[in-house]
Amino acid sequence: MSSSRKPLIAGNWKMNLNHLEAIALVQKLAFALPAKYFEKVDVTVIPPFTDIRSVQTVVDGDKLLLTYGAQDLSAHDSGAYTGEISGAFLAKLGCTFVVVGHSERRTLHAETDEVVLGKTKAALRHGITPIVCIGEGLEVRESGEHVAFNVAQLKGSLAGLTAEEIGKVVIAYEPVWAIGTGRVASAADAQEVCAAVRAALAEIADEATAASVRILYGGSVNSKNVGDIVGQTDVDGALVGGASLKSDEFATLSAIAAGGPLP
Ligand SMILES: O=C(CO)COP(=O)(O)O
Repeated sequence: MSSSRKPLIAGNWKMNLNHLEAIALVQKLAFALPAKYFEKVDVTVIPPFTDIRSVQTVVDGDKLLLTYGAQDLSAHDSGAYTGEISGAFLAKLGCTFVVVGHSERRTLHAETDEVVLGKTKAALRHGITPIVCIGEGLEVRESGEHVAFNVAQLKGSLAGLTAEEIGKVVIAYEPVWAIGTGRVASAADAQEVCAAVRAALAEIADEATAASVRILYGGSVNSKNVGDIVGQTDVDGALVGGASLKSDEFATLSAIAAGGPLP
């Protein structure tokens, strides 16, 4: 983490919690996290689509300092795309972020870098910050090719974007072998790839842009390991799955990223 970049803790709920459970969790989370921490950390929740309107109502109604986003969006803005969700709809609902290219979508829905790029552009068109995910599988990690793999995935997912556009994205490095497995990458492993990502951003954009982009780590992050991970120079926060489904755990983890304990 560098002092020039505010850490971001994003809770990706995946396909968990209905809209009523979402309201309860957001209220508990906001209650647990003192307002002063939001000066030091951005905290966002990423619920399923069907929860977003309810989350918006709570956040707006109670003037909460946390933000929210979506887990995916269409590369298209409108039209005959049954089942897809437009970035325009997400913008209308006040989404700050949208996750793009999560490994579960790359794997289960065969999303290529080209598809991810289309979605990243759609998010930018609608003024939503894309959290562009990259990450290697176990075989790549064991072959020692993980840095090259992630840099290639990054370049493919951002191909042709201007430096200004790149300055508006968040990158999330999530090694697939660490997702939901309890097998967290070491802080040094996270730093190695995040530093390489930043160097690649400098190459495809410029140094100043690369220095400003937030790069998150994701994969079995919890309140016990988050301090070490966000303590790394090039790691600016975390994309959290399982540990974001419990308000106490997620509040504790967010407070640690802000540099302090819960009261
Ligand atoms: O995929 C993740 C967040 O997007 C990580 O999930 P876990 O924190 O459950 O490993």
